[in-house]
Amino acid sequence: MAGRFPLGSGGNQNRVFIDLTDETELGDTDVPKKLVQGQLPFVTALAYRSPTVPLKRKSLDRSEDISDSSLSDVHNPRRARLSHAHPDPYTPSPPPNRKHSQISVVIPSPTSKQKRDIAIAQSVSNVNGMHIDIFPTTDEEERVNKAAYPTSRARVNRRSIPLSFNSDSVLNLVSLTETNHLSKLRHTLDEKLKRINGPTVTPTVNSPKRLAKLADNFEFVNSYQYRAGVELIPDDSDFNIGCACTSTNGCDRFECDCLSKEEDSEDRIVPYQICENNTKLIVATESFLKRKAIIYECNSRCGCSGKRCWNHVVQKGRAVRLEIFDTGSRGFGLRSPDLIRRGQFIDLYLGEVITKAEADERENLTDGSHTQSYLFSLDWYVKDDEDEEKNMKVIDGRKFGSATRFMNHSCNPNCKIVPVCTTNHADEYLYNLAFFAYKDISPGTELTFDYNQGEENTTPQKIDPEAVQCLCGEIKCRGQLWPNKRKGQGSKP
Ligand SMILES: C[S@@+](CC[C@H](N)C(=O)[O-])C[C@H]1O[C@@H](n2cnc3c(N)ncnc32)[C@H](O)[C@@H]1O
Repeated sequence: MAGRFPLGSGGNQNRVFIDLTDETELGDTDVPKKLVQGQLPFVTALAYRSPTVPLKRKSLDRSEDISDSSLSDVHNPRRARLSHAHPDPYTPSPPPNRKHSQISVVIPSPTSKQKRDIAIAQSVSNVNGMHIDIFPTTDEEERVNKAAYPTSRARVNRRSIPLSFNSDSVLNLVSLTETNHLSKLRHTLDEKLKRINGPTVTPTVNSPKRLAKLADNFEFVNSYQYRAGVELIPDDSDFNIGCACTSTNGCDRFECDCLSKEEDSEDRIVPYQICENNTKLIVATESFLKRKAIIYECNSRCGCSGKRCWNHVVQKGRAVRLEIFDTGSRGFGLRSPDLIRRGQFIDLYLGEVITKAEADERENLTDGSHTQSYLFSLDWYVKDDEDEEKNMKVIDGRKFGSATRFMNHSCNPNCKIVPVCTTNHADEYLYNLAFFAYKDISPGTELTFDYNQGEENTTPQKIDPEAVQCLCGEIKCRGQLWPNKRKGQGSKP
């Protein structure tokens, strides 16, 4: 390394000064800049020492006193420097007119101990984890440290000098501040996660950038967040009905009025059963998971009591622990450290409840680019009719939501989203989006669902070149996330 002062300017014509001393202010020469940018090995910094150390002057070309103007170069912010500890491999050849050239070197006088230390420093090729002992120290420096001498005039705040090395080092101040920042982000995130009802939701995210995304830009919520323009039918509306079952007997599993009827008969659709492998667990039946139906759970208007009624599953809340993790190419993903049984309720998809118009506006703000989308339309009862669509509500999980907001798509998913009405049966345009396990899911397996539920076995005729490419990795992968020109998922299975 070496800083070179350009020759041929003013009184310093054809004279090069190489300063091995001093600790001038940051950024005033080439050398500190290189240091800051980490282009120089650390041993180079050994040359920058306190000007309080006595100096010895040497002229290499011929014995000559250094003129006052030359001496003043010691405090010239653009003066040259060279480290004797690490000669510059790029030092150019001497200029053609050598006769008038002179090179003066201003060096501190190294003690024999320093010489030994410098020799050791030169032999250190890997600076990471370098031990403090290899810094040359002198009695003078020690006295300065003890304030026996006045400190240097130009006070340098060493803490503000961002020394950086090519990899992590015990001496790396930048990584220390980063660590500090990271622990703050983790704390923010932990506080947010603590507010979630039910078993723990933990993040396993190491990348600072991704951690910041999670901690800063997202709020976990435990219920829908209603936004302007969304009209709700009150719970006590006459249209809100309950079943005639009694709390003494509990709900009749086949006769309960809350259950939907088959299309072509008076038979009720039975959504739940006791789990074969765990009698304490009520799960969605296998046949129900294969069909396209909505679940009406019993509510406050029902004659049965919540405690004895088997038709209270989703409204009891999440019973499995969840983990948000980094999938790499697909962003965050979701998994559980628990075994999840087929048909088991996992969690709700939550977010802001907005009108269709608002959802369109929000989607337009993304410039139509197929970036990440968190919009979910409650279009179960909505026919393809403009008036009907006006009533439609959309759940936006971008800024507010539950952990299921991190569930990725798979063309061969292990979860299914089911519309479930838990409280108000009267409002056709408002219900829950509940995730159920399609199959037994072993702990640690990524939880996925089909973003185009209902189109599971289809192959797109033409893959939209602008669509988000599907990276699920399944053999029968359909290649893209959204059907052409449609990004907000609907809940119509
Ligand atoms: C509801 S979010 C899922 C969570 C998301 N990975 C995150 O980091 O926030 C949907 C977005 O995740 C990404 N994604 C989900 N499944 C994917 C897949 N199979 N292939 C590629 N990207 C996927 C897409 O960017 C999509 O818009």
